Amino acid sequence: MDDPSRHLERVRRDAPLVQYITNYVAMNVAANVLLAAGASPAMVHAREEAPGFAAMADALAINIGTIDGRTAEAMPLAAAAARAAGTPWVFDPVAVGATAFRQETARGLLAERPCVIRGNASEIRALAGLESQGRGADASDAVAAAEDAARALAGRTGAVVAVTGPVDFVTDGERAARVANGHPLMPRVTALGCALTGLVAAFVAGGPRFEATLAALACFGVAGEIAAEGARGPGSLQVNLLDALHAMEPGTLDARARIDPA
Ligand SMILES: Nc1ncnc2c1ncn2[C@@H]1O[C@H](COP(=O)(O)OP(=O)(O)OP(=O)(O)O)[C@@H](O)[C@H]1O
Ligand SMILES: Cc1ncsc1CCO
Ligand SMILES: [Mg+2]
Repeated sequence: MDDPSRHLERVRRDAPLVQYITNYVAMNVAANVLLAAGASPAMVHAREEAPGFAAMADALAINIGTIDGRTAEAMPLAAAAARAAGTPWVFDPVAVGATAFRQETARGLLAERPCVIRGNASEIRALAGLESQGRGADASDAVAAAEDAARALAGRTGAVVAVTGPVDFVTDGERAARVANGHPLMPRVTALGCALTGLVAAFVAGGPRFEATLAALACFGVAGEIAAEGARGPGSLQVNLLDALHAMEPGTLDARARIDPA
């Protein structure tokens, strides 16, 4: 594994344009996380323009957190346009196990070959077709219980699959690694996982996807740790996280990143 800071420095140098079709809860925090990391966010989701935008963006992310009839139509069109244009795209299958509508939407999106899938353990289990304890957007399964599902999903779809939680697990179907960064306050703030999905898109815009995904997870986790040092609770954690990402020194990231082969 190369130094995660190399990937962060590439994002800061290139300021990739990241189109993120995401949920209403995540829109603001995800855009701010992208800006703090040095990327350029664009929350463009209308059916009339999302596919055209995806063809010229540096990366696309799609998140089904608050899908409705219109966005469920726009998402596969944007994903198909990204695929045709060679724009890497990242999928966040929020609460995919909850309803048939989410499962059907996710099936259509997987057919458009995401380059990375990022979800919590319950979502990755459900997407792989296993029974999942998850009922909403929060994880109820342990990351370890989703590792086989992640490997199977990566093998079946060709995507890098990232399962996040206390220790994240990432696999491309052959290689696998764990990222032991982050803080228990992070899941107490809504949509930080969604924001991380956007960050993964920024990192894979110009880099090899397995390594870039690991770097994005480590960078976000280390920022969360630094943020928690001065936080009084979830509210100040979210504010501090933006500041920590913005101020992240390459040397600090490389020294604190805990990425190990699995
Ligand atoms: N208990 C924990 N300890 C340390 N870090 C954690 C913990 N739980 C989650 N994280 C970190 O929080 C970030 C978000 O991951 P999480 O798995 O909570 O996403 P999520 O469930 O999709 O969130 P959401 O749907 O609310 O956006 C990741 O960087 C992850 O490593
Ligand atoms: C709370 C919530 N509900 C739908 S999406 C979302 C953000 C976390 O996934
Ligand atoms: Mg999520």
